[in-house]
Amino acid sequence: MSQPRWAVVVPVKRLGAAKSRLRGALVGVPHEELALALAADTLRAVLACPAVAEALVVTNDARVAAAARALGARVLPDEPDAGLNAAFRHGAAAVPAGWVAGITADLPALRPAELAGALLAAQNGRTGVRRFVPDAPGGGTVLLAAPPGVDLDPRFGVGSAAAHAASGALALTGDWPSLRRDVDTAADLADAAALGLGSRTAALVEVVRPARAAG
Ligand SMILES: Nc1nc2c(ncn2[C@@H]2O[C@H](COP(=O)(O)OP(=O)(O)OP(=O)(O)O)[C@@H](O)[C@H]2O)c(=O)[nH]1
Ligand SMILES: C=C(OP(=O)(O)O)C(=O)O
Repeated sequence: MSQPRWAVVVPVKRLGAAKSRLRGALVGVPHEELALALAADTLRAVLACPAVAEALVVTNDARVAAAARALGARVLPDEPDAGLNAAFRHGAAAVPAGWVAGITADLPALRPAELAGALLAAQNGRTGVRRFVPDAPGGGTVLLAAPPGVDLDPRFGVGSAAAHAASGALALTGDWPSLRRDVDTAADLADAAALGLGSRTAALVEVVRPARAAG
C-alpha cells in the first residue's frame, strides 16, 4: 500500500508585520527580506518532502504569494484575516479530504527528511488522533497534523504545546532538530545557522558575516 501523502498549510503574515521579535537581527538586511527568506526556505523544504502532495500558503502578502507560487505552492488569501489559527483553519478547509498538517513558516533549517519522519510518525499509532510537534524550547508548536476526517483544530500561540495536548492532540517527540528549531529571535537564528540554513536565509546571514569581520 502506498503511503498517504499530505496537504500542508503554511501561513505567512504580511512581511512588514511578521517576525517582529527578529527585527534588527541582521544589521543592514531589510527586515522584510529576512522574513521572506525564512518563509521561502521553510516552504522549499516542505515541497521537497516526499510525503507532501501539496503546500497551501495562506497569505495577504504579494511578495510571499509570488515566491510561493514560484516554488510550486498553491496560494490562498488570508481570510478572514483574524490571526494565525484562522489562517490555518482557512487553509485546511480548502484541501480535499485526507491527511492535513499545518506548519509555521519560520523553520529555515528544515530538512525534508525530518519533516517526512514526523509526518510518518503522525500516521502511526492510535488512529483518529491529531498529533503535534513541540518547538525546540517545548512550549510552542511547529507542526500540527490531522488524519482524514478529523478537524485540524489549531491552537497555535503562546503555550500552544499545552493547548494542543489539552485539546486531545498527542505530542510527537522524534529527533527532528531542524523541524523543531523555529526562529523567533536572533539567538534562534544563530541556533538554526548551526543546524544549517536553507539557501535564502544563509545568503542573508553571509551578507552580514563579512561586514562584521571587517568592522
Ligand atoms: N497568514 C498568517 N500567518 C501568520 C499570522 N500570524 C502569524 N503568522 C505566521 O505564523 C508563523 C509563526 O508565527 P509567529 O512566530 O507567532 O510569528 P509572528 O507573529 O510573525 O512573530 P512575532 O511578531 O515575533 O510574534 C509565521 O510563519 C508567521 O508568518 C496571521 O495572522 N496570518
Ligand atoms: C505561534 C507559535 O509560535 P511562535 O513561538 O513562533 O510564536 C506557537 O508556538 O504556537
